[in-house]
Amino acid sequence: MTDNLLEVAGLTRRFAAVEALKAVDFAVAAGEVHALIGPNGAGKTTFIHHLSGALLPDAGQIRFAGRDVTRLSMHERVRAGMARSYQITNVFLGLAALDNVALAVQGRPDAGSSFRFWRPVRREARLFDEAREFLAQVGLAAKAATLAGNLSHGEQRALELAMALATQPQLLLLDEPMAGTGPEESARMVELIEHLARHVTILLVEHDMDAVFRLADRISVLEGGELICTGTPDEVRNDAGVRRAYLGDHL
Ligand SMILES: Nc1ncnc2c1ncn2[C@@H]1O[C@H](COP(=O)(O)OP(=O)(O)OP(=O)(O)O)[C@@H](O)[C@H]1O
Repeated sequence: MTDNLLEVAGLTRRFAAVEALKAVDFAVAAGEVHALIGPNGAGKTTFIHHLSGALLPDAGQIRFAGRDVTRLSMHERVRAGMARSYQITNVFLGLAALDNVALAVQGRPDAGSSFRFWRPVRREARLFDEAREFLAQVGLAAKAATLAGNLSHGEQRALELAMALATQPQLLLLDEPMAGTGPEESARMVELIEHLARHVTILLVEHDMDAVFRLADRISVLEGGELICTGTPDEVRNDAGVRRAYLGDHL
C-alpha cells in the first residue's frame, strides 16, 4: 500500500543528442504541496509536459491514483483528475471572468449529465452557480462580470487557477504561477496556493525560491535531467549536491 497520488518510475526522454530526463523516479504524496525546482535547462518543463500528456516518454511509467496514465491523452488525464494551470495564459480575454470558469465547468464530463435536455435554464443556473463558487475560492467573486482582458496579470493567473479547479482535480500542476507577477501579486498568489492546498494535492514548478520554500512540504531537485534530491525544505537547503547545482544562484 502506498499513499502516493502520483508515481513516476524510470521516466526517460531524449531530444536528439540531449538526454532531457534520465530515468527519473519521483512521487507526490496525497495531500502534500510538492515543489519541483532545478537550474535552467534541468528538465522541469520537459518533465511537466510528460505529466500533462503533451509529450510521451521514451521509457518509464507514470501512475496516477493507482492507474497507469503514461499513454493517456491530455484530455483523458484531466478527466482522470490531473489539472494543469498553464504558464502561458489560456484565458479567453474577450469573455467575462465568470464565463471563462463556466466554460471550464461545462467541459467536465459529469457537467450536465444528470440534467434532462428540456431543462436548459436550470442547467445553466447550476453551471454559473458552480463557476461563481470557484471564482470565490480564488478571491475573484467581485470580478465575475469583468472581461478577463481587463483583469490585472495577477487576477488572470488567479482566474486560470479557478478554471483548473473547475475540472475538480485531485492533483493540480502549477507551472510557474509567480512568473511575471510583481511582489504584491506574488504574495497574494502564495496565500491563494496556501488556501488551495487545504483541498487539493499540488505539484508546483517555480523559480521563485521564497515562494517554493514557504509553500512546499517537500521539494525535489532536477539537475541535468537527473533527480538529485527529494526532501523537506530544510533537507534540500542543506544538501551538498543541491548547493553545488545552484552554485552561483542563490537558494
Ligand atoms: N523540443 C526540444 N527539442 C530539443 N531539445 C529540447 C526540447 N525541449 C527541451 N530540450 C532540451 O532539454 C533540456 C531540458 O529543457 P527544459 O526546458 O525541460 O528545462 P527547464 O528545467 O524547464 O529549464 P528552464 O528553467 O530554463 O525553463 C535542455 O537541454 C533543453 O535544451
